[in-house]
Amino acid sequence: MMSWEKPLMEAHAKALCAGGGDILNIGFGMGLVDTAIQSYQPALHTIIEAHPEVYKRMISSGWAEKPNVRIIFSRWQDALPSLGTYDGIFFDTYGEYYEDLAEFHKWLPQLLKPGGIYSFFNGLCADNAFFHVVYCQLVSLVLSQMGFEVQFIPLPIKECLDEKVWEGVSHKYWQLDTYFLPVCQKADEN
Ligand SMILES: C[S@@+](CC[C@H](N)C(=O)[O-])C[C@H]1O[C@@H](n2cnc3c(N)ncnc32)[C@H](O)[C@@H]1O
Repeated sequence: MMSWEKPLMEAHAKALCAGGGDILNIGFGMGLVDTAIQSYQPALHTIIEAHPEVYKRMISSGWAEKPNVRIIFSRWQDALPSLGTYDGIFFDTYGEYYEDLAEFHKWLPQLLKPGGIYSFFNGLCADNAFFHVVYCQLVSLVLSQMGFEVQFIPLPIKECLDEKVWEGVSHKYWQLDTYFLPVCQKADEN
């Protein structure tokens, strides 16, 4: 997670927290999205994080003491049986693969409340514009077939990404000028 991603995380949090309620975030990382989620004062803010060092940092920086925060120190795959239902869900376990994201999507219908919003960090093939579009379409198709209304909101990011950002970074994992922020809404039952 790099600093240019902070405004993207804030945009994700805004989309997720639009309806208030209970929010689930998977993957704490630098806590950028969680910090933004907290600014919307969700009723309950559940965070799943698997890495011991990241978990240690969450504890030492006081996340466990926040009254509306519940931390689950676990891989999301193992935490699934202990989860409830949520008004907003964010998934960002960058480092895992598309297959993991696709596996998580199978659980969404039981994790998301009717009318709830799901989003994920959209780094799908972000080093190749052609394959990025293909993957976005694939995800859109799969989630639409599950009854979600899927939108990708274009956010221009070219200006945040001059060459200096990548100095000392071995793999320039982002090559696109636009970030397509996924907003997936589960149909309301009414
Ligand atoms: C890119 S970071 C998330 C960044 C975060 N969105 C932010 O705003 O700072 C990915 C995080 O997911 C965690 N993670 C990776 N695989 C996981 C898994 N299977 N279950 C839970 N957490 C996982 C990593 O330890 C890491 O902290």
